[in-house]
Amino acid sequence: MTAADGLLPSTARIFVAGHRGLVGSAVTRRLEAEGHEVITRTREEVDLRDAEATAAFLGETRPDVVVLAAARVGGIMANHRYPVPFLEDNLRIQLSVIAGAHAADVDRLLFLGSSCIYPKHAPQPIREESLLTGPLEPTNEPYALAKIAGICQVRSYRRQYGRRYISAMPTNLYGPGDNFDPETSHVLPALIRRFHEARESGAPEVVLWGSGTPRREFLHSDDLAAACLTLLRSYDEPDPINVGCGSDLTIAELATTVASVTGFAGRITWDTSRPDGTPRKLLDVSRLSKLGFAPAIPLAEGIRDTYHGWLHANS
Ligand SMILES: NC(=O)C1=CN([C@@H]2O[C@H](COP(=O)(O)OP(=O)(O)OC[C@H]3O[C@@H](n4cnc5c(N)ncnc54)[C@H](OP(=O)(O)O)[C@@H]3O)[C@@H](O)[C@H]2O)C=CC1
Ligand SMILES: C[C@H]1O[C@H](OP(=O)(O)OP(=O)(O)OC[C@H]2O[C@@H](n3cnc4c(=O)[nH]c(N)nc43)[C@H](O)[C@@H]2O)[C@@H](O)[C@@H](O)C1=O
Repeated sequence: MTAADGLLPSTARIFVAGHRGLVGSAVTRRLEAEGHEVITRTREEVDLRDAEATAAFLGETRPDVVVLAAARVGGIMANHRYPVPFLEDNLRIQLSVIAGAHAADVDRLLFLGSSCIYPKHAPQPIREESLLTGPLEPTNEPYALAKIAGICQVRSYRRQYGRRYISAMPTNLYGPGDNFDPETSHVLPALIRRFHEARESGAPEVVLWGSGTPRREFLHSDDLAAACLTLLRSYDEPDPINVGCGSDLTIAELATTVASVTGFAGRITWDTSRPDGTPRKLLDVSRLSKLGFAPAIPLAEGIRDTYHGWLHANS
């Protein structure tokens, strides 16, 4: 693939790292629906923390494009309890995949970071320029620092080798196939499960974490996948670009919506011994909007879809 082919030719062979995950599976579905050849490997086939195995695989398969959606990912408590793998696995995966892609002459790569790279008290909505302007949220600092290193790696390959590698910073994501483990998941799947199980067992109360006052923005994984396609086709700058929907709500408001979707009519109480995390992280998405992307899935509809997908998977 050369510069003359444009940023994403229809014939491009694309390696999606992390294709069994929430994001990787949505990106794979979208690429395949648009006729692209997608290359995948399970973690058992190639452990992406292993630089030698990753370089050998990329050297043999020689994809045209890499989407890096493999990472150690989890909610607030997983990040808080397991800082070592959240730092080290992510650094190792990024080093293996980005350096391995360059060595295999891959000229186009999309690295997925996260909105938690921004300072805890960044001005809202958060613009890309806020990166490295203040202290991070302590519950996920190791994960955030690994992601910031990934942004730096992408910029460095661009500067030193002219690679057309880019970084996208998604907001909080959700969708079918998410992690629903009550201790390690993100808030949205956790709430779906807690409310569903309470309704099923007839429990009068559901206890949620923190104060309920933090605000979060949620984007469905299918919308993120569509945004990834927009970026692969039209974005080629060293700066990371935000991916979000442009509006947020409190965790208490989210809880009311999830309770209604799952049919839980009991009491909601708050365990304030659990951390709140960042008070707010609404992304400024004007750069992405200028590229023509707008999300299509309203939150209540996305929650219903995710809930029914989970029920179906567990029936
Ligand atoms: N979920 C969210 O709310 C957000 C996610 N992101 C970013 O999006 C990306 C994808 O996240 P998400 O899909 O939610 O995460 P998931 O946990 O759902 O998926 C991660 C994927 O990475 C794979 N993986 C992890 N470690 C390795 C390894 N050592 N070797 C090979 N594969 C590995 C997993 O494989 P296996 O299936 O075998 O476990 C899985 O397929 C990440 O970079 C994350 O930081 C950004 C913002 C928010
Ligand atoms: C995507 C993003 O995800 C993480 O950051 P986070 O947004 O703080 O994560 P979260 O989804 O787990 O929580 C959001 C809010 O919700 C509250 N909350 C209530 N009740 C439950 C509950 O039952 N489970 C969870 N997980 N949270 C709950 C919780 O206390 C918090 O106030 C990082 O991994 C970070 O690195 C990252 O990138």
